[in-house]
Amino acid sequence: MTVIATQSLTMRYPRVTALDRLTVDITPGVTGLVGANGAGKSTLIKILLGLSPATEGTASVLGMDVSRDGGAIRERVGYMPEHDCLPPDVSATEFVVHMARMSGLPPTAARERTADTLRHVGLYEERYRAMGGYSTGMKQRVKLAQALVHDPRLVLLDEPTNGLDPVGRDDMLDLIRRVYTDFGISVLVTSHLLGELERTCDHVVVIDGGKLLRASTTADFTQDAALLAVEVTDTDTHPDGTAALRTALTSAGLTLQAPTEAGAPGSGHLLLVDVGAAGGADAGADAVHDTVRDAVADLGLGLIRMEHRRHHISEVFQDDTPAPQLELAGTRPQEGGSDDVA
Ligand SMILES: Nc1ncnc2c1ncn2[C@@H]1O[C@H](COP(=O)(O)OP(=O)(O)OP(=O)(O)O)[C@@H](O)[C@H]1O
Repeated sequence: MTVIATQSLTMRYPRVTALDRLTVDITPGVTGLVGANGAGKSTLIKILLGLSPATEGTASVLGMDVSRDGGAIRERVGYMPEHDCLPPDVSATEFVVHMARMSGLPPTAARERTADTLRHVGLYEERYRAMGGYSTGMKQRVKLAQALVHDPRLVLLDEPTNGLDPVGRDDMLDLIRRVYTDFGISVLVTSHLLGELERTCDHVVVIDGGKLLRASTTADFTQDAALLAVEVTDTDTHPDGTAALRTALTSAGLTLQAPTEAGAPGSGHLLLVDVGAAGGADAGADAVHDTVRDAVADLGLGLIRMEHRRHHISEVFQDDTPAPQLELAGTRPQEGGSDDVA
């Protein structure tokens, strides 16, 4: 089952091809649409909403053809635009009720749904204040609320974390995840930050210059290459314990990767052992653990940690695409460690 399907979708403006024969199927769940600024994300959203006709190709949303059924699509799909579009003198309640009425809800239902939705996005206390005085995070929440108020089956969120600080971004990403887990509403969320959707999305679609670079489940992105992060102490016999262990593990036939967080505190002491190269299966991983444990014991080093790491999306992507135009900022720098502890 697909919620969005495009076939050779192309959008040409006089000077630029914003979408270039894009063929992609998006299934229910939370899908991240990632691409640098100008990659074609907003253009795709406008076509999917039936607001802008494609030059070539076809697209369907919830089984409806975007070139014919724009009105019906917009009844069932919520849209959170990228830019600030909120009237400053109006309260969140007034605005979201208005948007609910525009979507066809009767007055009482519009008021009830507005209260529920604003509570859901965490804006209940401030709902009667004029939005001109809201913080960026609050404005983003109102934009999300108006996309959800008519109980759509799918929401298209254009850069919902724009302008938010790291905490606000995390809160917004949690909220987006819950749109699907709590309400079963599928989400297509765009970002120019490759790393930030990793935790939130079931699937990731990466586009660059309007072309599809890769579409797969987030797990496929991140689990392709399992790594074991190992950190050991130095001893009198081995003043550089890390170097001694590196030599021992290489001689034992294991593959080591350069620490990706080079420059981060402590990164020089971190060995990343490729578990995938040992077969990837549990048996292979167990053999790698045993080899590392034995090598550490033989050298008489202290084992500070041995833990599983998965690649972050951005790292996988750098491997696949040597010269991407993607902005990789926003991938959380690792402080000499991992976020996936075995
Ligand atoms: N109405 C338009 N007329 C001409 N060119 C356009 C128009 N809309 C978008 N473009 C161009 O199409 C390309 C894709 O733009 P689009 O807004 O879809 O990218 P994006 O991935 O959403 O980036 P951003 O996050 O910066 O909006 C860009 O080169 C942009 O300049």
